[in-house]
Amino acid sequence: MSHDAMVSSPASYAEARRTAGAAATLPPVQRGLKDSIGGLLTEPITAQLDIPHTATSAMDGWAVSLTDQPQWRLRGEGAQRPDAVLEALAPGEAAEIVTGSPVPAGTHSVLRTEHGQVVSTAAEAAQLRSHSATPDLEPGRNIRPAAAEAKSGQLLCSPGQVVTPAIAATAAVAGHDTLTVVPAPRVRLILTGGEVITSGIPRIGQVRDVFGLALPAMISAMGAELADSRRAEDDVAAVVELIDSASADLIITTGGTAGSAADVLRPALARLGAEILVESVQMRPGHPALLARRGSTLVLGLPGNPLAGFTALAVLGEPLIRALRGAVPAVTSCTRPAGSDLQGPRAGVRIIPAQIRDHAVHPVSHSKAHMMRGLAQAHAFAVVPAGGAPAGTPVECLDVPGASPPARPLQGD
Ligand SMILES: Nc1nc2c(c(=O)[nH]1)N[C@H]1C(S)=C(S)[C@@H](COP(=O)(O)OP(=O)(O)OC[C@H]3O[C@@H](n4cnc5c(N)ncnc54)[C@H](O)[C@@H]3O)O[C@H]1N2
Ligand code: MOO
Repeated sequence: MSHDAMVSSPASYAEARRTAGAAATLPPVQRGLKDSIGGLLTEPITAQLDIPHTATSAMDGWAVSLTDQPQWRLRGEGAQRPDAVLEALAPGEAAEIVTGSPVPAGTHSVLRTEHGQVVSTAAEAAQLRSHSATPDLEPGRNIRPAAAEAKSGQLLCSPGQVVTPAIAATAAVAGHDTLTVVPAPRVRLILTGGEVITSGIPRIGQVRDVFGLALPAMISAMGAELADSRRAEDDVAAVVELIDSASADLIITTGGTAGSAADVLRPALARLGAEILVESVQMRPGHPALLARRGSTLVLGLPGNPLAGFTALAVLGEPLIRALRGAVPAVTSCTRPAGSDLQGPRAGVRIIPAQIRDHAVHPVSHSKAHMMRGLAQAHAFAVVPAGGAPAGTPVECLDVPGASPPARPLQGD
C-alpha cells in the first residue's frame, strides 16, 4: 500500500487495537533486582541455596541440649547476633542464642527468653532453668529447619510473571543479584503547543497543560517508564529533531495530529521517513490519533484535545505498551451492561468516560473532546458502537489509565 493510500484510510477501532497489540516484544535484558521490578520475567527463578541455609533459631533465648531435668549449664559465650556461629553443645549444656542464628549441633530445642531463668550468674556455675509450663522443650521447638522454604535448585517463580517487589525480594533471598526480564518500555514524551503553559491562570489564548502532568503517572501505571519529557513549539523542524534524537522504545507526542498547516506531527514523520501503522482511528473523540514506526522506535501521536488525547492513550497506548512488555494477551478489555440507553455514533465507535456503579456502565457528564471534568470522575471508557447500546446490553469497557475503582460506594449509590 502506498504511503498516500495509508494516509487516507482511517483504521477501524478493532484494527487499530490489533495493530497496536501486534508490536514486537522488547528483547530481554539482565537487570539488577531493583531495576527488574515491573519487567516480565523470562527465565525461572530457582533457589541458589537451601532456604534457610541451615537450621536457625526462631526465637531469642537459649539453645538447649537434651536433659532429664529442665536445667542446664549455661555456656559463657552465646550468640548475641544472628550471624554468630556457635560451637556444638555438650550434653547438659545451653547457650544463649538470638532469632536467626544458626543453632549449634546438639541443640534439642530453643527455649525462649521469657520461658527460662538464669538461676546463678557466677561465671563458672551459671545455670539455666526453664519454667515448668513451657512447651519449648519439645524436640525441634523454635527451630526453623534447613530448606523448610526451599531446597537448592527448586523453582520459586516461573517465567511470564511480572516482577513485583515481593518477587524481587524472593530472588534476593534465593541468592540472585540480577534477573532476566523484558524491561518496561522507555518513553520520550514530546508535548507540542506554543499556547500551553504549566502554571498559573492561563491568559485568553493559553491553556494549562494536562499531558505533561498526567501522562507520566498514566504511562507508569500502564507499565512503561518515562525516559524524558520535552516541549516543542508548533514547529516541524523542532519535532523532527526531538523524534530523531530520542533513545526510547516509544515516543508519545501530544497535539499537532490534525491536518491543518499548524499541525506538525504528520509533516515531521513524513520528513523522517517514518512508516505510518495507524493513520487515524474511526472513533470519537480521538480520531486523529496515529501510530508510526521509525526503525525500532514507535511513535504514538495523541490528539491535543485533552479528552481525545487520553482516549487515544487508552485505545492505542494500552495494547501497545502491553505488547512491548510481552504481556499476554496484548489486547484486553471487559464488558459491562449499559446502565441506560447509550447513543452510538453514525460510524465507528464513540468512547464515553463512564462510572461503573451496581456493575453497570453509567456515562459521566462534561465529557466532550476538549474537556477534563468528566474524565476526573470516570472509572472506565465505554466503547459504544454505531447503532448504540440499549440499556442492559453488554458494552466494552477500557481502563482509564491510572484511575482506580471506587474504594467505597459513591454518594447517591
Ligand atoms: N480542520 C480540522 N480541524 C480539526 C480536526 C480535523 O480533522 N480537521 N480534528 C479535530 C479533532 S477530532 C481533534 S481531536 C483535534 C486534534 O488536534 P491536534 O492533535 O492537532 O492538537 P492541537 O491542534 O495542537 O490542539 C488541539 C487542542 O488541544 C489543546 N491542547 C494541546 N496540547 C494541550 C495540552 N498539553 N494541555 C491542554 N490542552 C492542550 C490545544 O490548545 C487545542 O485547544 O483537532 C480538531 N480540529
Ligand atoms: O478526536 Mo476529536 O477529539 O474527536 O474532536
